[in-house]
Amino acid sequence: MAAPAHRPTTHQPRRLSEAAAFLGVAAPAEDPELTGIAQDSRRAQPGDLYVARPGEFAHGAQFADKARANGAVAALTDEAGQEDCVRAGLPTLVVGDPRQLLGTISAWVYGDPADALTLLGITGTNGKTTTSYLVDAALRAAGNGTGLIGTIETRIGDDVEVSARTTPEAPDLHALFAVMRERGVTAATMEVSSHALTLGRVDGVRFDVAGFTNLSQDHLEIHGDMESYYAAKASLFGKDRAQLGVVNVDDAAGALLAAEAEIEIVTVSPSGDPAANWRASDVALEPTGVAFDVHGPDDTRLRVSLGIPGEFNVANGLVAVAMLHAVGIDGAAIVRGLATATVPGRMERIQAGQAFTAIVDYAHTPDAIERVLATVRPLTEGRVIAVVGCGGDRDQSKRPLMGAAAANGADVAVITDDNPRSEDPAAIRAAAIAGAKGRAEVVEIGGRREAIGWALDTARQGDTVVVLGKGHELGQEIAGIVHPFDDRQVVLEQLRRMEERS
Ligand SMILES: CC(=O)N[C@H]1[C@@H](OP(=O)(O)OP(=O)(O)OC[C@H]2O[C@@H](n3ccc(=O)[nH]c3=O)[C@H](O)[C@@H]2O)O[C@H](CO)[C@@H](O)[C@@H]1O[C@H](C)C(=O)N[C@@H](C)C(=O)N[C@H](CCC(=O)O)C(=O)O
Ligand SMILES: Nc1ncnc2c1ncn2[C@@H]1O[C@H](COP(=O)(O)OP(=O)(O)OP(=O)(O)O)[C@@H](O)[C@H]1O
Ligand SMILES: N[C@H](CCC[C@H](N)C(=O)O)C(=O)O
Ligand SMILES: [Mg+2]
Repeated sequence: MAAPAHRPTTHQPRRLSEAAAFLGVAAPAEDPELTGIAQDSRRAQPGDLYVARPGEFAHGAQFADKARANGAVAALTDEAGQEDCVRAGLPTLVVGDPRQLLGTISAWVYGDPADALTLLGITGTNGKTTTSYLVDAALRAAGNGTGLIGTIETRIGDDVEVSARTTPEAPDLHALFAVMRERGVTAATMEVSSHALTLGRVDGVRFDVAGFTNLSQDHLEIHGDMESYYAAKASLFGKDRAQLGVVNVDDAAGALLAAEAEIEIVTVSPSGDPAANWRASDVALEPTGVAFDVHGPDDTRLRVSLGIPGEFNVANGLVAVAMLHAVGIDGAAIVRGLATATVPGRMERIQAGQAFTAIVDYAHTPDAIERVLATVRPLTEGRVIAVVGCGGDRDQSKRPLMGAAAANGADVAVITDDNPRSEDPAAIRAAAIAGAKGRAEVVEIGGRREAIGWALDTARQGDTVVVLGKGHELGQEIAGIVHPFDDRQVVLEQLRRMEERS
């Protein structure tokens, strides 16, 4: 269950009549004071304006009575929702498309709190969470009170809670900014998912700097094709969305974006393309991390060390460095911050005295699986054993590609379940196995615990077991129920059992 919605306490409340004037619509006779805003009845709080909008499954107006019971004092809806909101006893404003106004009105209710923060946003298929942790660590090293919003957790200064989404809906987002503002946060870093860009979750936000890591196949269930997926990501680099962009031009979509974006773009090249503004060189890949030289504008030269292995993390690190430089963080703080950053469930080694390496990672796209396996291969004397599953109710066309990436990169590919959600797990596995043609022996084991157990039992001295796809996740969603499940814990327990047996 998501944590209760944040609400600032020191902002100037608004009146419903002011909201009507702001939106240019008729004001009802009743004119309550508005202290907050919600688009989900379950998260509504006393004094809220409830925005009742149509969605994929329902119209929010169906829940207007629940929003009122939770304390909402007024509604903003469309014509279709008007009757239900009025019947629920809420003075109601009617607009053409409430979803489209959600960001603007949320920012307005809290007095544009994002304006008080230095805001850094990161998009891309893979690497958003990792890059955001690197950026946040360096902002803190430079003495900032920071906020962090993303897949794993939401942080306001030292307060941390588990996130429900990568990018929250606009009312929650602006409330978070407002709480950050009143708690003295000066810089906030956030992941901007393609869902968020498509669904207007960051409307009303203008980033000081936006970063782009890469684009590869994912989420075609919402975007339809790669062109639309690219367009969603690229929209973060529009004039009203960001002041400056930092783009990885080693990535083909990044190169396109750098060429066509309407805002100023700073380019980064992890492979060291001399034409890029920021370049990496002298990369040292270690089992526990990666180090590289950074060459930037004005003869900037830094030696950066990350405690997260993987050549792909050079790209994340370089994007982070250029974003930090863009908001005025000095090189020493950048180096200090990046050296201390850790990201839960990303290339995380699990150790219980075993004679082989065990790693939990969040790779859940074909590209990420390929890169992670390419990272562990040269660090492994023996076999690479990969445990992989594909999520249900998500892009179906990535499943055979994930199977192929596992079969090409590993010696043994154990195809298992990863959040089947509403789908038949066996059918999902079959789709992955259909593509799993390559060097690896392919083994199908449905239950994830059994699959992990088998992989660890099979491993011998010098092998590496990589358990992919869930990283930091704490549950396995099967048929609408989230069962507690933590890959890191499951691996550790199994390793300890093996230790006891030996
Ligand atoms: C595409 C999407 O994000 N859909 C989310 C959305 O659905 P929806 O807008 O169509 O809403 P709906 O369920 O039809 O309901 C309509 C309206 O009624 C409201 N409502 C609904 C039920 C209720 O009891 N009370 C209530 O007020 C809803 O808040 C909404 O305003 O609102 C639903 C409930 O409010 C969410 O469960 C649902 O999340 C989906 C399932 C989800 O999980 N989205 C994921 C994929 C997502 O957003 N992921 C991205 C990217 C991840 C990545 O980085 O790869 C993310 O940013 O996290
Ligand atoms: N720059 C990168 N290029 C390719 N793969 C990467 C990169 N960075 C990380 N990965 C892989 O992708 C996985 C997810 O990384 P991370 O959580 O940082 O990405 P994300 O974009 O936040 O993902 P999500 O959209 O699911 O939140 C990592 O565990 C790793 O396997
Ligand atoms: N943000 C991604 C995470 C996927 C993680 C994987 N465990 C899965 O369930 O597919 C999504 O919601 O599609
Ligand atoms: Mg993420």
